[in-house]
Amino acid sequence: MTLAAQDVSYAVEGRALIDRVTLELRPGEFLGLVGPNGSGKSSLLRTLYRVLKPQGGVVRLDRSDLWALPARHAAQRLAVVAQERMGEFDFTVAEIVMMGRTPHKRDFEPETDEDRRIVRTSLAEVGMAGMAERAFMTLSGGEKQRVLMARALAQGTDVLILDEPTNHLDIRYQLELMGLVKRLGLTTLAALHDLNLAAQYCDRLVMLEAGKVVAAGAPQEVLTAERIREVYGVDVRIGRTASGHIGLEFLPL
Ligand SMILES: Nc1ncnc2c1ncn2[C@@H]1O[C@H](COP(=O)(O)OP(=O)(O)OP(=O)(O)O)[C@@H](O)[C@H]1O
Repeated sequence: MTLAAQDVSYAVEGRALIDRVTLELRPGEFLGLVGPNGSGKSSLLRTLYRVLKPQGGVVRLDRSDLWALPARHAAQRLAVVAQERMGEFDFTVAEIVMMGRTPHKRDFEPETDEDRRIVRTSLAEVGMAGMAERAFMTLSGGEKQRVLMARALAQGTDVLILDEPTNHLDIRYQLELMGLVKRLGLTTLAALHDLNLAAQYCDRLVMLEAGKVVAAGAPQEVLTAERIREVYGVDVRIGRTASGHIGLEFLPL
């Protein structure tokens, strides 16, 4: 076990956004969180990266209660690429990625050659090596997304949480990012909208509907035509791709 939610609930004004969700990330797996708009994916992820404190249940990082750990300890183990942006940053790309090193440093400890090397390799991993001195504010949405991924990599954690990481990315960078996550072999939980991409890259999927887990398992177990009709209200034909994954063809409404 690495990161796990057990019976996690969160409600606003009596309405459950997350309703007794239990899931467990196995070491080294790429777990995809799917579900329609408003099903609670981001809310659940927020309880797992310490933004939304669960009102019920517990989140564990290994054996510890994640919410009882000092923030710095949690950040040494768990990195996030979130949907929420802290406004626009007036920093260079390299400065943003260097922020990923903060949990590993004492207050005001200067950056080292090793930190700079990690920043360079993290930027290279996401295809942004030539952009280190650019102002973050001037980047496109997809470039920003890749820089935030580089910051998460620079954090050097063994657990990654990604909220719609392929948002803003063109098809090439969607494939690169999913391939990178797979190649790194970190324990990763990602909220994903593209069910074909999820089926192609994820080891397992968890599907949410109205804050509840309605299915969990291998992509072909979770993504059945019947369930997609029930949960998304969409008809789909499911076949096999040449590479052996399931492929979904959605039918017009
Ligand atoms: N702070 C809040 N107060 C009230 N309702 C909220 C709050 N945060 C989220 N919600 C509601 O909770 C539900 C779940 O939202 P959430 O963003 O977690 O879903 P999601 O599955 O990530 O959706 P999407 O796919 O559209 O990003 C939505 O109906 C949303 O409007």
